[in-house]
Formats: sequence, C-alpha cells, structure tokens
Amino acid sequence: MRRHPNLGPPLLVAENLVKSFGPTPALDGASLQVYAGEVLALMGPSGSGKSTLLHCLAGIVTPDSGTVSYDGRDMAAMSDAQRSALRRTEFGFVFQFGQLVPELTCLENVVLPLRLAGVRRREAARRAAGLLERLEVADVADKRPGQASGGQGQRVAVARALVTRPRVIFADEPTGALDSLNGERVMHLFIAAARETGAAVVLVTHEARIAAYSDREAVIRDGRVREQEYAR
Ligand SMILES: Nc1ncnc2c1ncn2[C@@H]1O[C@H](COP(=O)(O)OP(=O)(O)OP(=O)(O)O)[C@@H](O)[C@H]1O
Repeated sequence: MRRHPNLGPPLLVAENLVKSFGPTPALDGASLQVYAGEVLALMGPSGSGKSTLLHCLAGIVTPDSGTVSYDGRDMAAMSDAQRSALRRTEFGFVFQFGQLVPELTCLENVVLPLRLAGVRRREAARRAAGLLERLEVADVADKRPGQASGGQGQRVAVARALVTRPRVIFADEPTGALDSLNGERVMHLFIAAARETGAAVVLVTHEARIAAYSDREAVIRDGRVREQEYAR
C-alpha cells in the first residue's frame, strides 16, 4: 500500500519559515515540500512547532520570514480574500476541538460546505450521508453535535473536511479523541482520499501508531524539520 516518492512538482513548498509569538520562537528555518497524493505525518515533541508549521502551510498564520507557495503561487502575494477563497475551495481542515456548527445536525454540518460550493441540496445530502456511513456515524446524522460523543463528532468533522474533495487536507491531531479502531477508520479514509482524488494529507500527530499509516514522516524539533523518512 505504500506510495513511492512522488517525482512530480510539489503542491506546497515551505522555505525557511521563521515565526515567533512574542519572545517565543515557534519556527526557526522550517522547510518542507508536500506532494499531491501523499499522506504526510508531522511528528515531534510538544512545542516543537508542528501546529505552527501546519497553520503556515494552510495560510492561517503568516510567517515572520520565509515563503509558502501553493501550486506555484506565493501565498504572501495573495490578498486576504484570495487566501480565504483558497481555504474554502481547495483545502479541508480537521482540528481537534470546536469545529462543528452546534445549531445544525451532524448531516447538515457535512452538507454545508457542499451547499456553499453550489452543489444541489439533494446531491449534497446524498454525498454527506454516504461519507457518514463510511465513517460509521450514520446513526448521529439527525442529531446535533452536542448529542453525539466526542469521537462521533470528530468523525463528523472528518466527513465535513473530506466531502468537497479538497486538494489538501490539513489535520491537527485528527485522531486524538478516538479509540484505536476509529483512529484507524479515519486514517483509511485519508489514505483513500489521497489515492482516489490525489489529495495531499498533512497531519500532526503524537501517535507513532497513527503516523505508521502515512507515506512519509517529517520530524520537527526546535522549529525545524530535522528528518524525513518514507515509510517502508
Ligand atoms: N498563538 C500563540 N501564541 C503564543 N505562543 C504560541 C502560539 N502558538 C504557538 N505558540 C508557541 O509556539 C511554540 C510552538 O507551538 P506549536 O503549537 O506550533 O507546537 P506543537 O509542536 O504543535 O506542540 P504540541 O504538540 O504541544 O501541540 C510553543 O512554544 C507554543 O507555546
């Protein structure tokens, strides 16, 4: 199942990123390339800069220096409107907390990004329901996130991120709230997205067991990418 190193041009390129929060350095010369169709795990000790690197790659955080380019375009040269359009149309996000709209049902949460993208109501509902089924959370489709368990809500959030078939999926500890079986299900869905739609999946994880599903692991230490390894 392992994918060989991609020889095409990288989809995302981060070069020499430096970022501090006040006196605290978060990134100190981080460089990384991300290829279409791969699942890349960012590993490393707590506070090493993994989330900050993910946020810079996604255009959520602007680095103090260094560049991020997406599909050959410098993100810093884009307007805020262009960057948010990019996040809405080409990127999908899974974060650990607070991502579902509490007033909507779980199904409506997954339907929403499709409706925003102009997909008709019935088709959107069909696709959303299909994904909830694949993640085995169809039984909470008509419940609000507050009535679902943490792990169920997390899988609904994964469905919401994948449903528009984004070109890049950014996930910060996406399996943190899940038991090992459900963590595995989520990773299989990420792998399927990478293989079936050519999406790049960039995920931050502490868990070696989860990183073992990736194609490549990059180890971040003290704000820099220190090692990269293709899984065997
Ligand atoms: N918004 C922020 N404001 C202030 N400091 C921040 C902010 N975000 C990150 N930091 C600091 O930057 C450093 C890197 O944080 P980051 O969250 O990127 O690391 P991480 O490797 O993802 O950590 P963890 O594994 O614990 O989530 C840490 O010292 C952190 O406290």
